[in-house]
Amino acid sequence: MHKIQLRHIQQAKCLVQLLHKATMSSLPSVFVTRPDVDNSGLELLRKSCNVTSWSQTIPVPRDELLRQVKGKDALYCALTDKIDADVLDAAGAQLKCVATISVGFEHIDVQECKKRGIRVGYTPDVLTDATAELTLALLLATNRRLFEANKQVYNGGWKSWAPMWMCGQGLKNSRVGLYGFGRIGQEIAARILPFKPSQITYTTRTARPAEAAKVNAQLVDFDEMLCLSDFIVVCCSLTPDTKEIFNASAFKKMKPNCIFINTARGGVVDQNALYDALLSKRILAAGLDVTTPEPLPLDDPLLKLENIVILPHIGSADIETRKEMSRITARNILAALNGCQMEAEVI
Ligand SMILES: O=C(O)[C@H](O)CO
Repeated sequence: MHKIQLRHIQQAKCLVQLLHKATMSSLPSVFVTRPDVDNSGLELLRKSCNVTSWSQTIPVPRDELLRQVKGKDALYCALTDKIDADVLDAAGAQLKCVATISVGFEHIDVQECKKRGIRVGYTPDVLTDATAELTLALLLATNRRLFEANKQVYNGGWKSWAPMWMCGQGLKNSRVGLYGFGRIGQEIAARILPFKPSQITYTTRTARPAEAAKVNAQLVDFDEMLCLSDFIVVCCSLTPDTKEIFNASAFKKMKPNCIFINTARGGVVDQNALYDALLSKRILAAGLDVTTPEPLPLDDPLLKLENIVILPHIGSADIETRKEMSRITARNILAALNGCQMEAEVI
């Protein structure tokens, strides 16, 4: 090939590279703190943003988060990341949006974000069914002692069928109290109904008569729920009002056959008080999908109890749900970057 032609081709290549570089550098930049299922949300972001992501399954270490967020226009985070003023400072004044792949957002200092004009996105609704389903699974595993019974099959404890062996407490004719009656609480109630409880009650700040009528639930105050329920299911969000609301005094009011289920947040429970209540058989059993801290240390006293089922915060862990959570998180970011309405914004 002629020398001049070659030079022209090289110049053209260089120009394309330069243009590409220029376009890339003008794209908004996003830091993603968690890998997602099949890159569902990340693929969406990559179409119009420069995406940097933490690719390990363990949470991004704090110093790495502070380093990576610098200069970014948006942050895609999870409930394992504490997003406070230090992170926002480290990011810089150009940060426009923090979007979490969760319905809970207590890990984000929303006030601080608002003060700085940073929009906050989250993922309600999409995980309601998955979380309600898991709550039922946990409730049934706890009341019918599934894990305890399953162990006996392997450890020689299964000697023969016996009338009273491994008996649990059925939901039928029981009184179920829901603490919290938002989307998830209502779906839990709908799933409990076919088990024929004698009554479903709910305790919230605001009565929801129309929603309650659909599942035949009655509004009761906190004390009444504590004193009369055979099952208490916690499905509220963690706020200063609900922090450790299930404390020693609350457990003292419960019936000795009460089964306590929590798929909301570990922080609503005083865990030492729960431990005492279970050890002393003040209440019958507990099923937890959430604890403080997470993960629960292997030497935590709760792990020594027989009358508890503990799961590692898997309420929303179904594949399609998690993929859609990631896509919503991505769409929230794209909307915020384009100055549009977010699919779900914390306001
Ligand atoms: O807040 C949430 O989204 C759940 O706890 C985890 O999916």
